[in-house]
Amino acid sequence: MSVSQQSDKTILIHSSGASAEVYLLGATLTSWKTNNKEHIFLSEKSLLDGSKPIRGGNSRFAPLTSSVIENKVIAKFGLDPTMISDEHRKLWPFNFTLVYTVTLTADTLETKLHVQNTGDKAFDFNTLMHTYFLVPNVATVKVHGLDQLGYMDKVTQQNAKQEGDITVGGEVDKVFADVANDDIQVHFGAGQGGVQVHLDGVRDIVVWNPWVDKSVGMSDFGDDEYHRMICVEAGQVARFISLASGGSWEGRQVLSLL
Ligand SMILES: O=P(O)(O)OC[C@H]1O[C@@H](O)[C@H](O)[C@@H](O)[C@@H]1O
Repeated sequence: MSVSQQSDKTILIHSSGASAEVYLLGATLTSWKTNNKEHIFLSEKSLLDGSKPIRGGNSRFAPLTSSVIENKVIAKFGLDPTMISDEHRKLWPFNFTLVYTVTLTADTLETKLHVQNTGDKAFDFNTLMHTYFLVPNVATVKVHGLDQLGYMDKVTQQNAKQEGDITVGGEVDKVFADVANDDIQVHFGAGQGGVQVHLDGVRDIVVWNPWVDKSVGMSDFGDDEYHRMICVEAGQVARFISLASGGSWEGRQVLSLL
């Protein structure tokens, strides 16, 4: 069990063989493997050199602490105002600390955000963990746990109600607010397993697949890669989280295999 630090990324290794990799750029999780099987989609066109966000944030986080406790491998990453550009400081002039904790066990991966308002002014923020799952074929994927819930359809710009599981046969960009379910399952297709997203402290879910035209329009995403991914993103985006001076907020997701 170990956490090793390279110049641009942190690697977590569990005694079971499970592993995870987090780039400091945006504290972006780029790999989660169990039994040598990858579960995170990373575009072959992703730029990992800092010239562009890795489809995530564009600030470089600092590695904070790492530890191995019982069956868990834990790495923490931090961001504060001294680490963001003057340009971004002007847009968002508040004092805060953000600690992102990645915890790997033999069969789960937890990502947790802790935000503290360290300034004297209140601020509002949104957050979304954009998890890109690697899937064998998006045509057979079913996202379960959102049936009968209302969502904002960003493709049609209309509010709609989900009927049954979500399937993908075109561009999908659905924003579900205040999901009561703590668990959303992504089934890959008959006999192909899947992944469960457990929510704690976050209530909104975005399901996204760019399909053909959007894929072609993204320079850091291959034209055909939409077949092999689906984003199921946990966070708080429908409403702002308000933090008074001295206040703090925590939200996490736990991924496990089905
Ligand atoms: O490119 P990113 O930052 O990973 O975002 C991808 C998608 O993420 C989703 O959350 C949005 O609803 C989409 O509109 C967006 O395109």
